[in-house]
Amino acid sequence: MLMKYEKLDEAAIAQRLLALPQWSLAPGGKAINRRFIFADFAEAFAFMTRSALVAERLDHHPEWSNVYRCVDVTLTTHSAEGLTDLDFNLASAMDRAAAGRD
Ligand SMILES: C[C@H](O)[C@H](O)[C@H]1CNC2=NC(N)=NC(=O)C2=N1
Repeated sequence: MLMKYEKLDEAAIAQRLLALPQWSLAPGGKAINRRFIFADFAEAFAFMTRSALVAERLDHHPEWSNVYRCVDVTLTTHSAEGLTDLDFNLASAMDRAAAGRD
């Protein structure tokens, strides 16, 4: 089956991470993580709402948790069992969704 988004190799992942300095590669190299910290719970939840709309548009969804003003995000492509451009596209969009608020 032709896959639109192919699993990225180590070099491609390293290259994409250069543009996303606040994201880290998870141990094992199959996911990226970022912690977003906002002024308060309302800002954190507003960010999650904006991100949820982007995730639906991309049909690509974060693994995340929220405690008070902190949102921990993990991105991976389950169908590829690793990282694809979808993860980096969603990471960029989440950075934009948080810009000026985190
Ligand atoms: C059917 C639907 O397109 C798939 O389940 C999508 C939905 N969102 C997804 N999100 C993520 N992060 N990985 C996936 O493989 C994935 N698959």
